[in-house]
Amino acid sequence: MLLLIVLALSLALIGRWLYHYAFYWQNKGVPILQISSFKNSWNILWFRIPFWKVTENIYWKCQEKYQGFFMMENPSLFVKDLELIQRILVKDFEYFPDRTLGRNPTHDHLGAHILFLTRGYSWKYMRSKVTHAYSSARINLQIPLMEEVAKELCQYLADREHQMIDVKETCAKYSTDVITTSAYGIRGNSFTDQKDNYRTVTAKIFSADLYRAFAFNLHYIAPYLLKFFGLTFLDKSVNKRLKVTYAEQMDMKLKTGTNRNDFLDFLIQLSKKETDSRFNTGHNAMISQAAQYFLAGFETIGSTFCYMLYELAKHQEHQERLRDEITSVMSNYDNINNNAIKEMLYLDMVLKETMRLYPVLPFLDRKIAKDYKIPDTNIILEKDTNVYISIIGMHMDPQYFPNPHKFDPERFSVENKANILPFTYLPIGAGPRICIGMYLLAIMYHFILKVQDMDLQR
Ligand code: HEM
Repeated sequence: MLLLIVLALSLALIGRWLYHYAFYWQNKGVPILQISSFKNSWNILWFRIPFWKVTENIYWKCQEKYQGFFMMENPSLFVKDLELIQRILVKDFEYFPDRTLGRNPTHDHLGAHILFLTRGYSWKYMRSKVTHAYSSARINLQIPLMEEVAKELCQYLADREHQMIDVKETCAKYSTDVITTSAYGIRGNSFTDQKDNYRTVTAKIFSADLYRAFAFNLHYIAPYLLKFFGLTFLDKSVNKRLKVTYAEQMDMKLKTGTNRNDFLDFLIQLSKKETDSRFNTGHNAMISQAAQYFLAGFETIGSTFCYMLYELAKHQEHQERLRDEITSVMSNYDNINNNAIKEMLYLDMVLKETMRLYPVLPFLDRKIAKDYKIPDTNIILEKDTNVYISIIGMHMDPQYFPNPHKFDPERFSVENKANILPFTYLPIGAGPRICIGMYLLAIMYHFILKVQDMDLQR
């Protein structure tokens, strides 16, 4: 008898669960997106299909303004409507303040405080504290540091004249060293053969081995399992190395009073003014902010550059026009500076077009913080629903960018860019959670000046 009751109860529970999944969106009047969320989640989890491909595919499957599906057990909404996108990212931000990624504070002290992952008040507090470190005024102070790395790059290229070089790896070495000096005030030594150079660290950050794929993607797909598996956002050896680097450099700076205008110097100044205990120099939150700077800066700059050089190598006409512009602007200046960069309009167009074709993040995601009624409808999106916006989908949509696969910097000329519809071009996101490192992109300009004398060939 007891067995029968247990069986009946189990069947009832399973039935309720299936009903919930099958009719959740239908009951709300939201069209359903017919994708196998389990198959997609499984493929993403093991890096079988890259995230960008999945989000581009879903973009083309979605035929309505928005459609509902499940990401594992989470109700999720895929949004294409530009008006709603604007509301989610900017106007109604208070309902959509966080990303969907989870954290594992029990096992991952460093990852848990990274700005990209933090939520609610912690995010607001931390973002307001560190924003100035990413401002153009502070980044400009770092130009001499970047100059040193640029010299090493030039020497590296000069030593390999007329040889084939691996551009991807060269860009990664360059961005690693720029970001190491800019974050921690030390040399990354990636252009040398030194065993412990910082390229060995950055190589591990986004390595595609199965374990890392699983750990990284679980933050998106099933964050509640992170604690169970003891997983961290970054590779554990990377966490360790960044903690040691932080401790050694902080110690040295506090003892000697050295100031190189790097990110750690900013943190020291901040902690002197700060009475809040969350900002004392040994705290995990501080270590994480430095790690965040290092991690976010290296991959974004390195990969965007690599793609830009690839497109320039394929399109000699753009390459020549860019080289002419740089030579002409620099004939009026002794050194690279912000004014010179502002005059390089074509360089700006080339970069923008590169970020359209190859956005670093292929999608934006937000988690709903409190029930939200979609304006002019009766649809209520419940707290904790996931929302996804495909950046790559919109960038590749011919209704927004005609002939989308063509590399065409003219799309961003002064006359043409006015025709780009708001919220169709989102390489750095939008709203209060927009990329904080925009001014660091100036580093990129610096780099291209150094490669202007090279003839890029495919
Ligand atoms: C080509 C260069 C870059 C691109 C395309 C890029 C793109 C993005 C995107 C799409 C987001 C999400 C925005 C959103 O959710 O609305 C983001 C966030 C972020 N980026 Fe970047 N990024 C770049 C460079 C950098 C650099 C150089 C840094 C710092 C060193 C940086 C630090 C961050 C941080 C901390 C966030 C999280 C901000 C927050 O949640 O408050 N990024 N970035």
